[in-house]
Amino acid sequence: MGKEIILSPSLLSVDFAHIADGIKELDRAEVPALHLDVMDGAFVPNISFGAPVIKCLRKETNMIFDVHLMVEEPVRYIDDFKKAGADWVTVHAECCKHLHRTITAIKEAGMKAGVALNPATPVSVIDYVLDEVDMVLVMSVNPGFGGQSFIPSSLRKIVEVRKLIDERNLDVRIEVDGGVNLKNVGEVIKSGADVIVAGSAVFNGDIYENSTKFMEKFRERGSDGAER
Ligand SMILES: O=C(CO)[C@@H](O)[C@H](O)COP(=O)(O)O
Ligand SMILES: [Co+2]
Repeated sequence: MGKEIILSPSLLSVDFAHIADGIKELDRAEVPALHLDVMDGAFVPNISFGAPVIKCLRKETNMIFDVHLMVEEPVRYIDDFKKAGADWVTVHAECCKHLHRTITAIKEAGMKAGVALNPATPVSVIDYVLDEVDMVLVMSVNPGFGGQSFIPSSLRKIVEVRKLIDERNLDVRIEVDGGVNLKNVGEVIKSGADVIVAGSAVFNGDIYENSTKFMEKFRERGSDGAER
């Protein structure tokens, strides 16, 4: 029996003039996690928000704070995100000169550590750190923006990561991020993902209704053969 599937809506697609209202809707729907995309304008073309904003949001909800750092050399900011209230911190393998050291620093700070892979990055890059991480984030779009289309080859990558995790009998989650919607989420779960990020698919429209539909789909997953 697989793990419970977690919905982690990406706040990047919220109406930033009404962030607290958006978070209230997610809480009302009992969404377990909130995906927070931190972008530095260097690794990715976009600039979003950082630890000071996350610290303010921490007062609004008890949801798991799932922080996705799209930042060069993120090891410089681990303590800032810990102090801001992050629970999970995911760094890009492409951003770390010393990936193992960065993962160790996240765990020593008392947070769960994730490693993210861009669509063009092979799974082999994480071979020697897989035993150290709590989560692998498979990017299913090129990072930087919400609202992009899911890249189909990501499914093959999810299957590959799942195989490695299961072969080694590891307790590692697979998060999938980018272009996930109610139509393709079944396939994403079937491939082996157990943390689902959805930005535009949750925040474009009725936030409560959209997130509830995702979570209902997760509960039904046994009936479509997607349960692992
Ligand atoms: O990390 C990123 C983009 O870089 C994501 O978290 C997106 O913000 C997800 O948004 P959708 O693709 O679901 O609209
Ligand atoms: Co993200």
